[in-house]
Amino acid sequence: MHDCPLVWIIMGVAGSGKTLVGRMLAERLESDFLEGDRRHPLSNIHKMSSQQPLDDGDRQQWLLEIQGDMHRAIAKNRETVITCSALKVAYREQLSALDRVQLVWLDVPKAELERRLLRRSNHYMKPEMLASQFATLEPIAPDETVITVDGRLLPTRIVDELLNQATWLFPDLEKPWWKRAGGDDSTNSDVGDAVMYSDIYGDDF
Ligand SMILES: Nc1ncnc2c1ncn2[C@@H]1O[C@H](COP(=O)(O)OP(=O)(O)OP(=O)(O)O)[C@@H](O)[C@H]1O
Ligand SMILES: O=C(O)[C@H](O)[C@@H](O)[C@H](O)[C@H](O)CO
Repeated sequence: MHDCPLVWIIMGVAGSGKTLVGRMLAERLESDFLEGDRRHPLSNIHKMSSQQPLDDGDRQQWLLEIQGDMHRAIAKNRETVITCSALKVAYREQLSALDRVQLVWLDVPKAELERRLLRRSNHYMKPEMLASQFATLEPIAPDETVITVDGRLLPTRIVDELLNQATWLFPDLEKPWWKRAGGDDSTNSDVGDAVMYSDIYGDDF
């Protein structure tokens, strides 16, 4: 049995609910949340806004940035939920190279994604990009250690379902992350990095 996950990667094509579900999961776990799309270089955002799909090269720097976030979360021993489309097997392998990472796939059919993206008006990722997202997508293979959830459910049900599957795999998840094995202050390097009041104001403050 592996250790409990410390980093959760919420994956899926555009509109599958990564941001909504990721935020809700982080609230439920009382963990940190990171929107992976914030790590795209501006050139990628420009490309997607002008309805050109990203290629492997475009995604590489972005994946490295996300890997950096994952390394920091694990080094600081802080549970963190991160969103990332991770459409290809090679990207998922890259993201799951570290221990204590659990990938979660939000499975949503194309017709439902089209409905969602048509309703979403204030986003650079337009419904016309869905065809290229599906052209890039390599479906989850049976040998990938990914938790798959039906992303058509109500968002709260998706989080319930995800946590049910995960708790079956990792019973320690019943406890909050800071009470799980490895979550005590003695292993928390964050403590060593912390700026103390005395560093700023002196010992007499
Ligand atoms: N389970 C759900 N049921 C119904 N609507 C949903 C569900 N999950 C997300 N939505 C809606 O679908 C839209 C897309 O959701 P969200 O932005 O979370 O997806 P995303 O995967 O992060 O998209 P992107 O990758 O394009 O940023 C939003 O309007 C959101 O409110
Ligand atoms: O891999 C990709 O093609 C991209 O990551 C997209 O999935 C976007 O980041 C996201 O969907 C923004 O809406």
